[in-house]
Amino acid sequence: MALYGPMRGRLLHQSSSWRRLSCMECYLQVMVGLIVEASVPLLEAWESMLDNSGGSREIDVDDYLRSFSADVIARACFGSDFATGQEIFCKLRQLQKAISQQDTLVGLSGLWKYLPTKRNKEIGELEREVRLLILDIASRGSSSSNNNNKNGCMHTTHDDLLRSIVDGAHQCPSYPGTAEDFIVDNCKNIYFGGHETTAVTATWCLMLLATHPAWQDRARAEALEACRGCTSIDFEILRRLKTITMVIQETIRLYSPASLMMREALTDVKLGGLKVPQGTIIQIAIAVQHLDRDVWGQDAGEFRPDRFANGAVAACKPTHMYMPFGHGPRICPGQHLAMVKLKVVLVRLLSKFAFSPSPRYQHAPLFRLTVEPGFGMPLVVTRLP
Ligand code: HEM
Repeated sequence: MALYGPMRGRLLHQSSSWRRLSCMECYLQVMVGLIVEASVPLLEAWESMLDNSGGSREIDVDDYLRSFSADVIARACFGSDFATGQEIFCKLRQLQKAISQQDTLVGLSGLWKYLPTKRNKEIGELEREVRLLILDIASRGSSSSNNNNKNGCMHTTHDDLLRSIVDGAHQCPSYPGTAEDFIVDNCKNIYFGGHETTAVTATWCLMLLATHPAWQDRARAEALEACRGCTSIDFEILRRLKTITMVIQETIRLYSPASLMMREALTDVKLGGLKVPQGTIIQIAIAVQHLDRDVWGQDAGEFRPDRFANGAVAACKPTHMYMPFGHGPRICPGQHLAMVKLKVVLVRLLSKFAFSPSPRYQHAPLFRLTVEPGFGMPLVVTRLP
């Protein structure tokens, strides 16, 4: 399965369709509208639940944030609404769970995954179903709407990534698989890269704000101030959100959704004093770097967003030890979209609701390809006056 592997995901850097979106600001501006739109069902669902419970109740926020995140990615990348993409997301989620429960020997021996164990059969079946669904959407997905904006920059609202993938499948001769493999692998990468990562980050953000009320108040004050007098959220408003940006940066330091980064040694190399033979897969433990006291200080394990007051570069030494989005030429191509998505959802939620911890919450971060709360994230949500 493709997931941030050394050979995968080149598409977003290479394809001409992605370059067409290189007017990043225009693209993100379009995305802001789309994300705001996708947040409406989330807000309406919580408002109606609170209406029926006197304005305050416990909500499993992680489930709702996952749906919201899937909706954004489905709209942005697959040109369909969540209902159409729902089946793919649901099966990919099952696949993610099945893979994370796989025997650890799978990681040690390439052959283990071919044994006909119950788990391997389940994974094989899910892989097949997901493949058929993705190829079906890909064969239908050409209904994008193109607009020329006031800067003369063409951006598209739907299907861009899907069309990039389909175009890229025929322009990537070095890919070690068929054109269909290329499409399926890259769609999976987008799903895990674009959906789970931001959903768990938003979830951890709310948990940290619920347990640090002073930061919640500061973040809310900023959200309300930034949006005062505005009828809608735009990219310029998001750019000004300093406190909320620091909260997100600190959250992805403490709970890095992508906790491992992988590289393959293409030739024999020396890393420091260590000889690394060609073909070795190197795993870089981002989550461990992010909690290293030698890098961050004795309070490395604490939630202290103001360590990012002067930006991510000044927050630690050596500076490259902060790498939530990876590093180098394969750095996450969705990082700006992720930040926009997180800022929009935090502004929307903090402007309407207050969050406090639930007695039902059990703190158990669990590595399931991303780092997610092992027993969900119940929070007490209260409607603001
Ligand atoms: C908080 C949110 C996110 C985090 C923490 C995150 C983190 C990462 C990391 C660590 C990598 C590996 C980079 C490397 O190897 O140097 C990566 C790759 C990738 N991400 Fe993200 N990501 C996020 C959101 C997104 C979004 C929203 C998308 C797209 C919609 C996305 C798409 C991808 C893709 C396609 C790759 C593979 C790039 C390649 O191999 O060339 N990610 N991400």
